[in-house]
Amino acid sequence: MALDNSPELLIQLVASLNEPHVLIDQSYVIRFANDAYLQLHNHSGIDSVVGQTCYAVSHGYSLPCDQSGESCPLSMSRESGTRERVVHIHRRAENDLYESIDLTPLKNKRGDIVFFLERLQPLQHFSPNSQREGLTGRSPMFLKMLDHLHRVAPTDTTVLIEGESGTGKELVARAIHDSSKRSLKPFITVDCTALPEALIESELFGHEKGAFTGAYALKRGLVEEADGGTLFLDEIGDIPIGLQAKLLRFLESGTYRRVGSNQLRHANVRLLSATHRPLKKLVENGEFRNDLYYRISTFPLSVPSLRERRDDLPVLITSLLRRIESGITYRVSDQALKLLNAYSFPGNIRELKNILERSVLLCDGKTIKPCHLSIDLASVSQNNERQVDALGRTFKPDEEIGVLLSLGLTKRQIAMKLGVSERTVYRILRSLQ
Ligand SMILES: Nc1ncnc2c1ncn2[C@@H]1O[C@H](COP(=O)(O)OP(=O)(O)OP(=O)(O)O)[C@@H](O)[C@H]1O
Repeated sequence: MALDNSPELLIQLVASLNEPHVLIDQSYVIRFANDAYLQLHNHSGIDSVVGQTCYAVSHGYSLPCDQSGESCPLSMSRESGTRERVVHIHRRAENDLYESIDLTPLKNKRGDIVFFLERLQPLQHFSPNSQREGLTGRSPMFLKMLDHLHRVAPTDTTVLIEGESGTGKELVARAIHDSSKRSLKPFITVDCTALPEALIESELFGHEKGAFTGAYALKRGLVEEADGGTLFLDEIGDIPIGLQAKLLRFLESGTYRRVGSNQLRHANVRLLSATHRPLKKLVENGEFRNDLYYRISTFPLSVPSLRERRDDLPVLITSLLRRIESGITYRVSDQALKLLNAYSFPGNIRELKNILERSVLLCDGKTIKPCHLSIDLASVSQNNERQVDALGRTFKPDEEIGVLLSLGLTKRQIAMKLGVSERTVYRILRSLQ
């Protein structure tokens, strides 16, 4: 039976699937949704969905996603003629949901696309709503990262998580483990920062009693503790070159020796590693082994800086404020949000968290205002490409004053913020006229 004339068989097939599926036509109109889909999205019945466009039902948009500032798997698939996958945030009555969309074009005998079959998979462990723990965000960069995370998590592939300090690399590693088939097994973190070679070796692989002075008892290594689960090497770029060969051998063969023992042992771990240093550069400088680099970076996952996901500031602020146990529900004033928006955040989300923690201590009411934010004004700019920390420049006081004035601060408040007298602020302003 030709697909274009009769989707009945197709509908029967979709109805029989256990996972949430919808059938969409060329004009974005939902032609069928199965029970799993209706249940997941709390739709009262099929009539509330069929005949409507996918972008209206999932997002409340009046135009397709790619005309509403998001990626649209349907137009991507129409263009490529193949299956497409993306992560979207879908609207639900009580709370929104991250969903991985897997869209397959269905073609007729002539090879023309007639329908699109969309499979939706809710991402467990994450929520786009401001929540008390875990990863959160709504920006396109963040959703792309989540899509990559979701693809690699169920496999045993080694992942190299790259990103500036404080971007959430450890949370990403944890999320990969939690979303993997090893989630019920241990997740062991090893912080490789500035530890001497002998110490990391005995931490990783353990030691026998008497192996070295001070080794009073046998010690099991972290690879042994991670057996069956995930080993996360944080700041892998700091692993001393001498130990890199042993690590590589372990990754290739799954075998290792405790310090002071000849016995070959075996551990089955999935390796995740993170770095804020450019590992490729370290390889070029001879500080990191080339072969180890390729072994650990099968799947590089880049975590965006806060500057690259400024749209996420509101949801991150609400989320981080909820994590501060104060018993008070704080809000951030529009002016304070503007100031935060103009800041470069060299320390990323960790710095945002610290700023908010301090602001809560300084704030006597429930509204966080610019005067409660202790941030480095030299790094504040409305033009994000001109940040001190990224480019090593400092801003002139007149530029800073301009920014602060536009944020609604009085001249007195500006003087206090900049640590200059009010007269100086007036003098600079006069010189600008
Ligand atoms: N997407 C996010 N949503 C909410 N909180 C986040 C997010 N990303 C990071 N955080 C918070 O920011 C802080 C820093 O995160 P984390 O330690 O994972 O960063 P990191 O990149 O591993 O830092 P470093 O490179 O210094 O080790 C943590 O308190 C974490 O809870």
